[in-house]
Amino acid sequence: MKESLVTIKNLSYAYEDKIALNDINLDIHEGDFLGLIGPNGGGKTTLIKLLLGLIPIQQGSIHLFGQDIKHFKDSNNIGFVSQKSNAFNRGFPATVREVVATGLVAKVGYFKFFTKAEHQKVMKAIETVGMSEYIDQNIGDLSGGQQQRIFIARAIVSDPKLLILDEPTVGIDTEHVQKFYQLLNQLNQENNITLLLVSHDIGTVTKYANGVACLNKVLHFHGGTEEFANISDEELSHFYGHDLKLVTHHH
Ligand SMILES: Nc1ncnc2c1ncn2[C@@H]1O[C@H](COP(=O)(O)OP(=O)(O)OP(=O)(O)O)[C@@H](O)[C@H]1O
Repeated sequence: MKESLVTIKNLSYAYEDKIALNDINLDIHEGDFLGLIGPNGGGKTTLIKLLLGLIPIQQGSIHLFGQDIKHFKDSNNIGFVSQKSNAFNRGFPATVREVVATGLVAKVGYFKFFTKAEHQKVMKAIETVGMSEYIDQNIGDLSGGQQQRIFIARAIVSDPKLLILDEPTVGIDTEHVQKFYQLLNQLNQENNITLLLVSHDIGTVTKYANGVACLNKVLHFHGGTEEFANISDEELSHFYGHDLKLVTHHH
C-alpha cells in the first residue's frame, strides 16, 4: 500500500450558516494523479484552501504526510499552481529565471544570494518543463501556455512531493492545453510528483488523471477513471444538479 500523502476525515466547512463541505472523507496516495471535479459552488476551492492552510479547520481533520495540518510546517513538500490570471501580473518585469527562483524564497528568504546548488535547482526545474531556451526572457513576453509552464517550474523548484493545481489551463488555447497535460503526466510518472488537479473539464480529467473525485458539497464519487466512465449520465447529472453542459464524460 502506498503512503497516504493527504488524509481527509469527516471534514465539514461552513461560511457563516452556509455549508460548503459536508463530511468529506478522501485519501490521496503517493503517485496518484487525482482530478477533482464538480459544479460551480461545489466546494472545490474551499477544499483546496483548507489543504493549503489558508482557512482553518472547523470540523473533521486533514493530515498531510502523516502530520495533522494544524501542526504542519513542511510547506516545501506542497506546490501550488493557480489560474494564470490570478497568479501573476503580466506586466511585472521579471525573467523566467527570476520567477522560478521565487519558488525558493520560502527556503532562503528574500535578499539573500542564491548558492550554486540553488541556481542549479532553478535551471533543472526550467529544464523539466521544457523551457530552458527562454530562461532569460521576460515572463510577460511568453504565451499563456508557456507562462503556465514557468509557474509549474516555480512550484516544483523546491522538490514538492504533492502538487495542487487549480484550473491551471483556463485561458490557454487547445493545442497548448494538450501539451500542458502531457507535462503533468511526465511530472507524475517520471518525477514521481503526486498531483491533485481541480478542473471543470471532465473529458480532460478522465483522459490524463488516474483517479476522479466528484465534489458537490458531499463527495459523490471517488475512484478510478474507468470506474468513473461507467457512471450513467443520469447519475452524473444527479451529482451536478442542473449543470448539464458538464455531463459529457462518455467519449
Ligand atoms: N468567502 C465566502 N463567503 C461566503 N460564502 C462563500 C465564500 N466562498 C465560497 N462561498 C460559498 O461556498 C460554496 C462553495 O464555494 P467554492 O468556491 O468552494 O466552490 P467551487 O467548487 O470552487 O466553485 P467554482 O467552481 O465556481 O470555483 C458556494 O456556495 C460559495 O458561494
